[in-house]
Amino acid sequence: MACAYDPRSTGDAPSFSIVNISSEKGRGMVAARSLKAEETVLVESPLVSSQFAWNKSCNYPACDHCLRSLETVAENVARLTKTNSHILPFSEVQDKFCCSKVPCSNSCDVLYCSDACRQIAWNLYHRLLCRGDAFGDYVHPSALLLEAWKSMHYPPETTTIELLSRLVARVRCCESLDKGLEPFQAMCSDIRGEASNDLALKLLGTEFKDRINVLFSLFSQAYEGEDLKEQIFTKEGFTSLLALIARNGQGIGTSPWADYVREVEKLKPLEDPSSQDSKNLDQIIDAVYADMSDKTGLEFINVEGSGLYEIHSRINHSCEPNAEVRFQLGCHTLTVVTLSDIRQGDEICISYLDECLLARSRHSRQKVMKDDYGFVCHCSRCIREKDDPDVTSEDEDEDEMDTE
Ligand SMILES: C[S@@+](CC[C@H](N)C(=O)[O-])C[C@H]1O[C@@H](n2cnc3c(N)ncnc32)[C@H](O)[C@@H]1O
Repeated sequence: MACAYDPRSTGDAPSFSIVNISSEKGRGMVAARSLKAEETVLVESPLVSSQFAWNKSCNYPACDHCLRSLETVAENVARLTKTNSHILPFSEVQDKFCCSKVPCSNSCDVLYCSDACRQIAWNLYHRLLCRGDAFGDYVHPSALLLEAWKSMHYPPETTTIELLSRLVARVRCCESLDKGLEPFQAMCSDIRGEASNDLALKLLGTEFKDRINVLFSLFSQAYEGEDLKEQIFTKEGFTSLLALIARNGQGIGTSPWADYVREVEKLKPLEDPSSQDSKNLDQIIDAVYADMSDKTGLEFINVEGSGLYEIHSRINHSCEPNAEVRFQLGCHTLTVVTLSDIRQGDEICISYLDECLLARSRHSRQKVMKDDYGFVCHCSRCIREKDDPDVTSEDEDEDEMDTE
């Protein structure tokens, strides 16, 4: 149930369409009308999403469906700074980020942030995955699969086998298997045969060469059935899905603390930003971040997971992106927001690379795209810079060291 942003409901003209861009890039997203900077182009819920396994077992409490944090802002700050000493102002802003803890009605151990999430999860996949009050049974094949996955994939986590468990359950819960399989097959139509094995190893690491067999065996024991024997429960079918979650899985991060900071920062200009209250607020925020950095590490402050998004998976990469993905609703709902004005008919691109890599030379960026993403980048910037001298990343590293 991908809920694409439907501009008809707001009265706006559609903001994008998916069209063939070029033989090198395949399909992509183009602006269906002129767009202003900071415009929301797409709001989409994932086909499947899941919290990362270690993130969950390290007690980052989250809604089992939408990954909204189940902590209050104060609880979140206390856990990550390991102290109750930070007194946060604006309690009314903190209250905005409080949510319920709704248990699964079949008595398993999962919690949701609302009755709506409980019901959606139940109808879409959880009714086939729920183990009821046998959740503590660690010899259950699905529990063995998850433990095996955790022993192979330590933090920083990039994907989770749970996405595949939910994918299979979601397909089976659909009115017909063909309809259920359709979006996933469309997403991995280009990852078949040897290519799927190569891609999975490239993305997950060559150490997964033997591990894929172990995971396939445990996955089959947990979920195999005659119905999906050919499409999913063959080594090739399983490997292409593994490559799919590694390649197309979009990272998701939620944090009541970050949401609170964003909201209180917006209040500042209403008051005088140079006032003592505003300065105090900055000091409180800085002190909390410093403490989180010391006690937990800033890279581990979020509830983290990943999801597969149908429309978002059609957006191509550019080394000069004109849009970006944001999780600004505190849950797994993704938004794509423009970074600059975009003319009607222009391609809307996001960056698959982080800021640091984007700052590198064409040669280095092309190498990362080829090695880590498996394609040659044909974005406007790479085309413009095609005559630039080749500078390897080692040269760039040396340059950086020379200037230190
Ligand atoms: C997430 S998909 C994007 C949608 C895809 N173009 C399609 O037709 O479905 C990523 C794939 O698109 C292609 N792609 C994305 N950005 C590209 C770029 N800048 N240059 C060349 N190919 C690109 C690559 O084949 C890549 O593996």
